[in-house]
Amino acid sequence: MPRSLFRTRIKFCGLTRAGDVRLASELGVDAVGFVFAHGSPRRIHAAEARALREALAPLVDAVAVFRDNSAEEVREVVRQVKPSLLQFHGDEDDAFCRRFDLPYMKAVAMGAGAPASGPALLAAFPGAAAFLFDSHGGGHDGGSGRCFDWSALPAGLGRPFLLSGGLTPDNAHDAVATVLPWGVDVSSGIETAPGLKDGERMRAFVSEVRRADCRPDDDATSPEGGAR
Ligand SMILES: O=C(O)c1ccccc1NCC(=O)[C@H](O)[C@H](O)COP(=O)(O)O
Repeated sequence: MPRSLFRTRIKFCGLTRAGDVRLASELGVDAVGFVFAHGSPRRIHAAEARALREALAPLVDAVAVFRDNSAEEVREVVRQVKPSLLQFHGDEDDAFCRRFDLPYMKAVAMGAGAPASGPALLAAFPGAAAFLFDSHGGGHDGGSGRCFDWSALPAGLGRPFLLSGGLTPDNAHDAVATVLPWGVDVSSGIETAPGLKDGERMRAFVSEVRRADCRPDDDATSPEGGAR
C-alpha cells in the first residue's frame, strides 16, 4: 500500500467516563479500551463498561483489556459489553485467548529484558490478530506511563502490532515516524489522573500522530501487517 494512504491506528485505553468516550469518538480514534484487570486504578466493572460502550460512536471499536482474569470474568464482559476485540496482558496462552470466539491482541512485555523473536511470538500465539508491545514486566504494570527501548522491538512478526508504553503528545510523532507501527496505544499520556482523560491531551495526541502520518516523503510502500 502506498504510505501516503496509510493511517496509523489509535487506541485510547483505560477510559472510565462517558464524556471521554464521546470525545475519543469525535477525535476519530479507532478504538477505546476498557480495563478489567484486577488491581488496576482504571479497572471498571462489566456493567459500567456496557454503559460506556453506549457512548461510543459507530465504527469505533471497544477493546476489553484483561490480565489473568478468569474465563468466567472474560465471558461475562463479552456477554455484557460486546467488545469487538480482546486484549490479554498477563500469562494467558493462545488456547485461553481463543476461547471466546473473538479476535484477540496479545500484549508483549518489553519491561524485562529482550522479548521473544517475532517468529517465536507468532508460534506461541498463532491465533493473535495483533500484538501490542508495552512496558510491563520486570515489576512494572500496564498503564505505567513508561517507555521502553523501541530498538528492541522484534522483527519478522508477520502480524499488525501496536506500539504502547509511555506515549504522550510530546513523543507520539517521533514514535510513529521511528517505529512505523500499525497502531499506537496510550493511557497515562492523555490523563490528569488514572482513568481521567484530559481533552486537550487527547486532541494533541491525535494531532501529533496525524502529523507523522502526513510526511511529504511518504512515497514508499507499506508492508501488510507489522512495521509498515
Ligand atoms: O491501564 C492499566 O491500568 C492496565 C493495568 C493492567 C493491565 C493493562 C493495563 N493497561 C493496558 C493498556 O493497553 C495501556 O494503554 C498500556 O499499558 C499503555 O499505558 P501507558 O504507558 O500509561 O500509556
